[in-house]
Parts: sequence; structure tokens; C-alpha cells
Amino acid sequence: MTIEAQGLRKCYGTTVAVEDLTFTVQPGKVTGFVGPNGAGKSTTMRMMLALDRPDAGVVLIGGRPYRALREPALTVGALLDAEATHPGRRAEDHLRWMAQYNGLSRRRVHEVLDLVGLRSVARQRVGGFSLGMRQRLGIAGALLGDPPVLILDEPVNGLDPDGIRWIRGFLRSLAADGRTVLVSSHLMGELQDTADHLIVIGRGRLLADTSVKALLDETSDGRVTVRTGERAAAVQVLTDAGATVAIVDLDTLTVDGMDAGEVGARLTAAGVPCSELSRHRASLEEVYMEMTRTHTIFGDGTRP
Ligand SMILES: Nc1ncnc2c1ncn2[C@@H]1O[C@H](COP(=O)(O)OP(=O)(O)OP(=O)(O)O)[C@@H](O)[C@H]1O
Repeated sequence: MTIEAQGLRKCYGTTVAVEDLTFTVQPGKVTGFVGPNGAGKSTTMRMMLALDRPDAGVVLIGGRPYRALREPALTVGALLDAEATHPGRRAEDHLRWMAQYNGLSRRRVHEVLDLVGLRSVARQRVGGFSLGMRQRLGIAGALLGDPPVLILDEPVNGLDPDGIRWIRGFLRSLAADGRTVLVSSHLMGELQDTADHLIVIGRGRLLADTSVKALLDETSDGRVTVRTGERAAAVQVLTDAGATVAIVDLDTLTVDGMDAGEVGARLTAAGVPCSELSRHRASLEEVYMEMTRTHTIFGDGTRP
């Protein structure tokens, strides 16, 4: 079952949150939905779930708008805000209430508690849960209807390394079952080992809709990594020869516009030693920084 966004536009007053957004999310894959804070990810997800009405365009889930789905709770599971659960409620009661509200079997509550590893704390109040436990509870809620489509807004946000490892494996297993898994994040690196496909947005507009592999290959293409104890001299020699040089850290540079052979020859001729000269392998974080540099709303990517 696919999710298709077609020509979506949404404004809040004079703020354009989403503009001309068209993409398709495929089943059997984890699709990362990434962009800086304020890029429009949550707004788009809310429109997918008919919690917000687009000013233009439509979102279709399995070919129908959300409101026209015959059994929405059995079709789409969503985690939008893990903090939204009432703190005085016990985890199990929260899920029972959700199941009842959506006309789902109460038996499924214990299954989803097992699936997310919360069975032993099922009778505890949510107010005492860590953020990681609340995220797991939110995912349990999304899975109640055993839906083929999952829409998860920042499920990795604030998790510790164990929680991140767990959620990565879990998302991959959901996709391996053939489900359509859309996961948002404002940190692309967070999804490097999780997503198969990425939809990148900035200022509400589509920047990329591509496989992770293609994106990494494209950004790595022709770029050379140089490690040298004489960084300033190396930058001088290579820029004088017409290359574009970026400083990565104290002793590392990346070079565009010149192949590795010529970089080595130029540095040797100038007497600049280098301890490493290799074909660059870009990280998703790096790709994302380049792609969204001109699209970040709040300068350094943080909220004001
Ligand atoms: N209910 C609202 N009223 C007014 N403006 C809103 C509302 N919801 C979102 N916006 C604005 O729309 C833009 C997109 O916000 P949105 O929350 O969709 O971005 P996001 O990519 O999910 O960001 P984040 O990573 O911070 O969650 C922002 O400029 C935001 O301030």
C-alpha cells in the first residue's frame, strides 16, 4: 500500500509550511522523511492523517484519501507526539482505551506490549516513563491495528543508543514484513543505517526523493579525501590549481574538481606531505548539510 502526496500546499497565515510537495512512499521499505526543524514534516504527516486540511493537493493512502478509508485504524498506524499520553494513565490502560476507541480487539494490547518490549511495565503509569519508553508506547499504539502503513514522526528523537539500536532493528523488521514505513527526522545521519529511501524537504519543498545509496554515491562522486599535517599549505596548493577544497577537521580536507592522481601529484610537487589520499565516502549527515544549507529556517537548524 503506497502513500502518495500530490501537489500538497499548506499555509498558516503568511507562513508557507508546505509548497508543491509531490512524492510516493513505497511498501517494503523504510522511507526517511527528513528536513531541518520547521521544514514541514509534521504538517505533511498531519495532512496524510487528515488532521490538517491541505490548501491544495491530496494525499492518498492505498489510492484513497484517509477520510475515505474503510478501516483507517486497520490501515494506518501513526505516532505523532509521544508526549501526548496522559501521565496518570497506566500503559496497558492507555492502549486498551485506544483499542476500544478504534474498535480493535483488546487481545492485541498484550501482543503490541510484547512487540515493543513494555510487557513488564504495562501496569506502570506513563508519567514515570522515560522518553524512550514513551516512544515505545507510542509505537505500540501505532501497531494496535496491525496496519500495513506506519507514519512515525521523529520516533528516534531523544533516545539513548540502546533505544536507537532497538528502533532501527524494529523499523527494518516492519518493512521486511512488507509494510510501508515513513519515518521523519531532522537528523539525516540518524537514518543512515535504517532508511532505504529518503524524501528530503526544506522550507516545505521537495529537495530529493532518492535511494540512500544513490544519494551517497552522487555526493561521493569525484570527491577526494586528503589527510595532511600541513593543512593550510595543502589548501593553498590545491585551490591555486583550481580545485574546490573543504576543511573537515584539523588534518583532513575534501577536494572537488580534481582527481586523486592530480591531487597527489600537486601536493608532492609542492613538498606538502599527506598521510592519506582516498576516494571520499560521503556520510548522509554531510549530504544533508550541503542540501539544506540554503534551506534552514533558523540559521543553525535549532528552534528559536
Ligand atoms: N499550527 C500551526 N500554526 C502556525 N504555524 C504552524 C503550525 N504548524 C506548523 N507551523 C509552521 O509551519 C512550518 C512547518 O512546521 P512543521 O512543524 O511542519 O515542521 P517540521 O519539519 O515538522 O519541524 P520539526 O523538525 O521542528 O518538527 C513552520 O514554520 C511552523 O512554524
